[in-house]
Amino acid sequence: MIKAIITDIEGTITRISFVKEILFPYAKKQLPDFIRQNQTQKEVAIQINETKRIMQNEKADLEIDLDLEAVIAQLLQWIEDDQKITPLKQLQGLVWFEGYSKGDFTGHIYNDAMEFLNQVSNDYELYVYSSGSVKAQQLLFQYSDFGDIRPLFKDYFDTLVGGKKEVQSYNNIIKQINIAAEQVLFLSDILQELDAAKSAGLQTCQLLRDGQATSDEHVVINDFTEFDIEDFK
Ligand SMILES: CSCCC(=O)C(=O)COP(=O)(O)O
Ligand SMILES: [Mg+2]
Repeated sequence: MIKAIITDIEGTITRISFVKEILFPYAKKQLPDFIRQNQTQKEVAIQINETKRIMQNEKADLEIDLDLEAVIAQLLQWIEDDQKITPLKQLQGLVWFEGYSKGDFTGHIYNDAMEFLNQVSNDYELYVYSSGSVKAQQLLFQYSDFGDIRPLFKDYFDTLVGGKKEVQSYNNIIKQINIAAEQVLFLSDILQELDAAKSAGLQTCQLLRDGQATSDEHVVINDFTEFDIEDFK
């Protein structure tokens, strides 16, 4: 019997184009000056150092110039390539705060997803697991199209527990929420994330909103109007 539901954000409850056409371009535009101006702030300095560490590991055999502008160039390239790399995701969360709080945009939530979240939050513990940082997740929910929906969620997880395509990440979440894996349902649009969750023993449901790759290993729905809790053991 399902006791908890963990939802992905982009492609599952939020439109992919909101992330790719609004959030990412905003971060791309604002990130360089944000980093230059806040490089000594603790939260920012940690992510700059982490970016340098990854750059050094990736290019161990090359002499690379790791000044601040090289770090910024790397972060912009990661945005371009939609890399889910922790220091980038943490910095994006800090940058998006300004856009949300100034009212430049609100967090997109599908109507059917909003109805679903309202319904299931009465009967199940609701969690979030996204590649967006916990800060970015909470901003999207605080400034959502439906107002502040943060109270619906019990807790939030990001790539600090591990990447979403890795089985160990789901083991880590299960350990933290202290509910048996088979009693937890994971929702996502991405097949490899669902495969990893299933390998960790979670039940799975794929949202096929944008023609993603799919398989018959998971329950598949086009939107939450097709969701039926009876489909899960
Ligand atoms: C939730 S913050 C914006 C989305 C984002 O940066 C991202 O990488 C979304 O990935 P997801 O794991 O939610 O598909
Ligand atoms: Mg997704």
